[in-house]
Amino acid sequence: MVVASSMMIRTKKTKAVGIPTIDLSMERAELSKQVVKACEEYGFFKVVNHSVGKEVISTLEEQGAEFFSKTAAEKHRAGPATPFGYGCRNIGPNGDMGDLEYLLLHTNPLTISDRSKTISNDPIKFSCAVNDYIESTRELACEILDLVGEGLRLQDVQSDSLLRINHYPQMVKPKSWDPSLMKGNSNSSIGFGEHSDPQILTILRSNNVGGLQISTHDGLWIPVPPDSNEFFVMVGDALQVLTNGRFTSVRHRALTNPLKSRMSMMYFAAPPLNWWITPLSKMVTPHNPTLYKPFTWAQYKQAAYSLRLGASRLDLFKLQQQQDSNLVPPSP
Ligand SMILES: C=C1C[C@]23C[C@@]1(O)CC[C@H]2[C@@]12CC[C@H](O)[C@@](C)(C(=O)O1)[C@H]2[C@@H]3C(=O)O
Ligand SMILES: O=C(O)CCC(=O)C(=O)O
Ligand SMILES: [Fe+2]
Repeated sequence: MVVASSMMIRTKKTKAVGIPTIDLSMERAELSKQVVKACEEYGFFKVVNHSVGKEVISTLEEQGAEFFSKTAAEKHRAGPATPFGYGCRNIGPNGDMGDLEYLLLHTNPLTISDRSKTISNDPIKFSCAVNDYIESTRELACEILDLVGEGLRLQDVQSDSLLRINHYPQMVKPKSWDPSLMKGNSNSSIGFGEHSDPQILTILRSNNVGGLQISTHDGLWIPVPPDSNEFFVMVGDALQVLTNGRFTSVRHRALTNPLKSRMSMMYFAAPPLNWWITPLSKMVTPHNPTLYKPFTWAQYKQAAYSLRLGASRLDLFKLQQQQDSNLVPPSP
């Protein structure tokens, strides 16, 4: 623990660890085993040999860069992000701040075409770039969910999936001081503070500038080496519940880079609002009783938006753990 001003700040150290990398072209049974293992051990992995086209990626990257290069007044026409649109430094409605700007979009094509009018001088080009990227990353998310278990396939139209494009301008001097940044990253500031994503899965890609870090179960930060050609997959809170805690959502954060600006794109795969989020029946046994109260995705979102970014919001939905194994009901 380090004392800064009058505030106690808990620090986590950084650790260099190999990120699990999964080759999607391998034989299916082995592939499925490796995906489940990575979800269990880290809640995070990189995929290579995916089927997302290079042009789909580069077109959205160009559209993003074009938008972020506009003047502040032009960009603010697409805001404020309450919750969708352009946001600058503020993250969510509860006072969280970071050294970044972003576009947060619902993936419904109608809302995208509407939003694009305030984002781009060529709204059709922008919405096509966004829709193509969403379609490809949704397919990738579905492929991964098929590998971890049946019954998780996301529906197209009613889903509450989101797309976010974050831009972290290069930051020479730290604006927010955090002792855990001092080691090896003394010039970085917090772009996006520590949190887990509430959704089922996140499919993340960035340009070749580092900054993303994931937290291990023993509380160390692992810097993720950037790879603009590949995607990173993160387990979200909803998948933690669906697997009855077998997978744990990964806590992560993004630091700014003192020399280069970073752009990242996240597809957050979420179910429709009225879906019940409850452990899949095959994840619940007399010895592994259900850990969570049932809730709908809408209820979970409402809870998430009422809390700060770094909150452990799943705690609100945890059932009291049964301490005594005699309390486990006999199998039918
Ligand atoms: C502070 C907040 C921002 C957030 C909504 C929240 O109240 C808590 C969850 C945050 C998060 C993290 C992952 C995604 O970036 C995001 C879009 C989401 O679904 O949950 C953000 C929310 C946001 O920025 O609006
Ligand atoms: O920009 C990044 O690399 C991570 C951002 C993030 O975690 C988020 O938007 O939820
Ligand atoms: Fe995140």
